[in-house]
Amino acid sequence: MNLLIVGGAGYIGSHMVKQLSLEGHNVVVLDNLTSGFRELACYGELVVGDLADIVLLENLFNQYEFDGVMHFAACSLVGESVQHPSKYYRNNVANTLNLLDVMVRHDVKQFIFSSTAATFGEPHYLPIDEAHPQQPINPYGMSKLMVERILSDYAAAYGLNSVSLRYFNACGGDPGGEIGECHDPETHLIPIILQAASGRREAVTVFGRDYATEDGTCVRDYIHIEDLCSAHALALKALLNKQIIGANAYNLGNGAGFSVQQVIDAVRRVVADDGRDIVVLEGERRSGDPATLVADSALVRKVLGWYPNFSALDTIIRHAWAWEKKLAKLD
Ligand SMILES: NC(=O)c1ccc[n+]([C@@H]2O[C@H](COP(=O)([O-])OP(=O)(O)OC[C@H]3O[C@@H](n4cnc5c(N)ncnc54)[C@H](O)[C@@H]3O)[C@@H](O)[C@H]2O)c1
Ligand SMILES: O=c1ccn([C@@H]2O[C@H](COP(=O)(O)OP(=O)(O)O[C@H]3O[C@H](CO)[C@H](O)[C@H](O)[C@H]3O)[C@@H](O)[C@H]2O)c(=O)[nH]1
Repeated sequence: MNLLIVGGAGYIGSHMVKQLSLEGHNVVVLDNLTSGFRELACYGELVVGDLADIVLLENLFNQYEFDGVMHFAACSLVGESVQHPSKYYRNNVANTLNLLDVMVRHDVKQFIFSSTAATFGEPHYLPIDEAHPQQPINPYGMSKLMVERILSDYAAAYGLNSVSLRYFNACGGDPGGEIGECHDPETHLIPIILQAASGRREAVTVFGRDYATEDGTCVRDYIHIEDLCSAHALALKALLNKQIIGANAYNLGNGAGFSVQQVIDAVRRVVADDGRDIVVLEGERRSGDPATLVADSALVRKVLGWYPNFSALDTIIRHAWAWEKKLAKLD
């Protein structure tokens, strides 16, 4: 198949591109490299360009007969979205519209979208299933919810079939160690703790120990990037063989919650032989952090037959550690 992967030089997109390329698909990556890296785009054909460039999009769709599109490109820093909502609505909504409209014009009908747990806002109950109210509390979450709504309207009006996957906490890296998580600045917990273990960072700060959780630190649902990517592959297959049509949205997590302290303890276990002592500092709560976010992924399991192969936290961390050692040149 000919597939367009937008944002394929980023963390999640690059793992998807590798998985699809190894399965034998012909993959074109469109990425403006604002938060992605040329080095991560080591599979497929990389086109450096921006979703804002409609002429470029038209040319790409004229050049290739795409069977489907996966859209990972976005700005995704929650705090920044509160400071600069314009940037978020422009890139995450307006630029996505450019892509959807060119797809409609070229009659490409299969679309997979990176949505987020942030579309739910503060949880009303746990675990969070698809029936949970979607009330985002920041422009990042709202921008993703707006695209979900647009996809419903595009399904009804233009027959565009889509799957929005609402990721909880994506983490881990390629089990082969070739690629892994890279963000600058890095804000995610696991790579930050690992950087403290490799010496690329002095310490990790725990953002609050006074939450209503067992040990007082926030609980999250950490899903291995390979499992996340396999859900995309299944979703694409289901769209292509018309097993599902219209606009669909599924929550995607491991279904188990781990606290910040449990993650730190797990990293200490994994790096015991070759990491430094991890210095842990105590900090204030980070604004907008719910105490607990855990997904109910029963629907995606039922509809797509998806199941996680790498659900153990230590495995997730082992793969991320292999990548961090590479970045820190410890190997
Ligand atoms: N990482 C997570 O835990 C997580 C959780 C929920 C949802 N998501 C969503 O998943 C997607 C991928 O996340 P990630 O962590 O891989 O992010 P990332 O920043 O590593 O990747 C995004 C990629 O999109 C590219 N990009 C951004 N705007 C573009 C544009 N206008 N034109 C072309 N390319 C553009 C960037 O250069 C980058 O390579 C995002 O949409 C994000 O909102 C991520
Ligand atoms: O240095 C750090 C970094 C994080 N944390 C804590 O660790 C947990 C996980 O934080 P991350 O930043 O790794 O992940 P989030 O749960 O905040 O964010 C994830 O979920 C969001 C939805 O709520 C968005 O989708 C976002 O893109 C995705 O990474 C949070 O409780 C956070 O407070 C720390 O204590 N110290």
